[in-house]
Amino acid sequence: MPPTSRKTGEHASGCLQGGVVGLQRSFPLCMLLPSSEPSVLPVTETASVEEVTPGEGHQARGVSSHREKCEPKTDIVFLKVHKSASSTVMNVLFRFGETHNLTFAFPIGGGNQLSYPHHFFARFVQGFSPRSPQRFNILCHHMRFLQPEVQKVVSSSAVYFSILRNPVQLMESSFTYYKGASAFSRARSLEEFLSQPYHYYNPAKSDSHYAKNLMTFDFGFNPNGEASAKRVQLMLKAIEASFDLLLISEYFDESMVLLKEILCWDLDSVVSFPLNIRDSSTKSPLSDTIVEKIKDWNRLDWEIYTYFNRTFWERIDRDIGRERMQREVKALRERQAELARTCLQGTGSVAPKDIKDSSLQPLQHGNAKILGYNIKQGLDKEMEHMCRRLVTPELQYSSALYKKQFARKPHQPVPSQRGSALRHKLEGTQN
Ligand SMILES: Nc1ncnc2c1ncn2[C@@H]1O[C@H](COP(=O)(O)OS(=O)(=O)O)[C@@H](OP(=O)(O)O)[C@H]1O
Repeated sequence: MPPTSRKTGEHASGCLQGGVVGLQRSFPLCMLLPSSEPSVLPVTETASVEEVTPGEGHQARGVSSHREKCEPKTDIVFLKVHKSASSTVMNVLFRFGETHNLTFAFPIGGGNQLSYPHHFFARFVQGFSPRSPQRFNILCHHMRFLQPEVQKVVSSSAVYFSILRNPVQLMESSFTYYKGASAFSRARSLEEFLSQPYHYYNPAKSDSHYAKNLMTFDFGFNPNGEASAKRVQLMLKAIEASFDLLLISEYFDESMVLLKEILCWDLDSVVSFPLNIRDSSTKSPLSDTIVEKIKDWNRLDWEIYTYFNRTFWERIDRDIGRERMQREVKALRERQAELARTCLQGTGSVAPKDIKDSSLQPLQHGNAKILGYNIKQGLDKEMEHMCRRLVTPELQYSSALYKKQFARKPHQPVPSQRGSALRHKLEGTQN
């Protein structure tokens, strides 16, 4: 069943309500219908894809398959699963949040992770207080998911989504990026690790999750649990109960089209350049035998991935259709190519040593060589800002947004055109 299977009953309003195993929140999900929550963004008449011209406009507009009114969603939880293109998705959320003056649930002190690898607690969020709980628009930093705590910092109508990656490529990426982790540091290669994993892997170590079922771990489950049919079913149902949408990094562009559909955003809001990508010199080819060993070793991740890969396409068939999806993906790619021509020096990503602006230097980690971008010289101010944001690595962007959100500006009036709910949230965080 698709990720929306928790929609087990239909309301008089036409909304479908959830209710399955492990359900931690229960509210109608009418994602393409107007929300009852006040919003900063205007209710927009949605357009068909034929009206989405590549290169058109930079404002958020609702674009949906249905000629219905839909309101851009501004309350979002993104589970940033490791090594799954999550930094690229985070950049999309950062840009949308910045453009629309939304608040982020930042890690305390402006760190980069919400006390990962511990399960998430609301108290890890800067500005959260149990005595005067406040809600943030977007929660998207690395965390180990725990929904009852997440619910304390976001609106009950928040859209929950995440992104998954084939565990084979994910582990190959993780092995290189987390080469310093205890399980990997003594193994000369992934082959060597997989030849006798328990020689290297000790589940009791605090960083062992990087080496086995990393997605399962990030979703909050035990990565060392037995992969029995019953356990797998419970896990899949629990994920379905909590998440509105599971994206697939192998189909990144299709994922972005689906995302903007669910969030009622326009195409320009989901454009991106791939971030946190490795130079091919630090990628290892994998033999068929190794591929099978990785699948076996990460059985729980494999079950999650194969299940939600299937439901991803079922969702596309149900909500968008393959033909429209193809047209939208084409439009998205054209827009991204146009942005690359406008923004970037050269044709794309460059090695870290060739990045001229040090503020655009991505974090280098483990044995991975992480690529970055150079922006064209001579762009006008507005364009330069837009291009810079597209290629600003996660740590620098997060830190800039944190400073903005928590800047002491006692005399700065909150713009009157913002919705009152949003104004309240912003006032609460600017302390
Ligand atoms: N748009 C797009 N499409 C497909 N794949 C993409 C995309 N953007 C980033 N990537 C790949 O995602 C890997 C980095 O994942 P994360 O950003 O989640 O890593 S991290 O956990 O935040 O460090 C990293 O994988 P590896 O290169 O294999 O390491 C990136 O290449």
